[in-house]
Amino acid sequence: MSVGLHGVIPAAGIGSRMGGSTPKQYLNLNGETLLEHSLRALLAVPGMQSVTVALHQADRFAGSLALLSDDRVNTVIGGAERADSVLAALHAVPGGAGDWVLVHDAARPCLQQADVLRLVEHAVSRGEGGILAERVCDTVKLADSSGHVEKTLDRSRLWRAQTPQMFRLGELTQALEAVIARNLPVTDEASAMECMGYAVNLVPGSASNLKVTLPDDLDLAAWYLSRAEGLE
Ligand SMILES: Nc1ccn([C@@H]2O[C@H](COP(=O)(O)OP(=O)(O)OP(=O)(O)O)[C@@H](O)[C@H]2O)c(=O)n1
Ligand SMILES: C[C@](O)(CO)[C@H](O)COP(=O)(O)O
Repeated sequence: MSVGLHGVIPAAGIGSRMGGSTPKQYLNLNGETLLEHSLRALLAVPGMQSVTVALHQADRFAGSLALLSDDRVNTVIGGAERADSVLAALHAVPGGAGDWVLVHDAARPCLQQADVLRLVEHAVSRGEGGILAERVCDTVKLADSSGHVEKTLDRSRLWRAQTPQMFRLGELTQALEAVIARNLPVTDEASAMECMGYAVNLVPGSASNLKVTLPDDLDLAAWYLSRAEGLE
């Protein structure tokens, strides 16, 4: 790859929806933590020069993860919101403004290399950022304030955003700085890029690239990981 390729992993959350005393990124799935699975997936991408991991300021688990000592990995302290953590990591990425950065949730441990490579090829060939995403298969309803259906949305145009989300380092950094400065609530990097008027490509991802959010997600993620290991 002629320009640099870097990773960012937001791993500074507390996993409140998961519950329990251990932040979900440190829960064990098939012998490794969610964070290790996600980090290993990014480090395996050809041409990946660095991965910057945002950790909670009170994190007491990272010191036990040998993979964080990989010479391409550095860590920063994250922030109150995901966007703050991603921005803190972006400021520490050892790359130039024109380099590409892939932001991937620590909470998505089942990322497949074929999906990442599809995203990288798509972005580099078009020179435009993009995200892995999955078409919506269910019928989606927009609720009103009383919990009734306000509208049924046209699902043919609906996608569920995943990660990695891949953009130019300089453009993403400036976009996140702008939305945070304006107190605009963004839940992914693409939202910030959209606010700045950038085109964001939707690249088909796999259903297995789920975000582990609730307790029931753990068994499904473990099954996906076992299936992927069985295919290797
Ligand atoms: N201030 C935050 C909040 C979240 N994250 C990270 O962003 C990813 C996706 O966020 P989410 O699934 O919401 O994780 P949590 O915020 O930990 O979960 P919850 O909302 O249930 O507390 C996770 O890897 C999480 O560690 C982060 O780095 N910094
Ligand atoms: C980035 C993301 O995974 C795309 O679906 C999602 O927005 C993260 O949301 P969370 O509330 O921080 O888990």
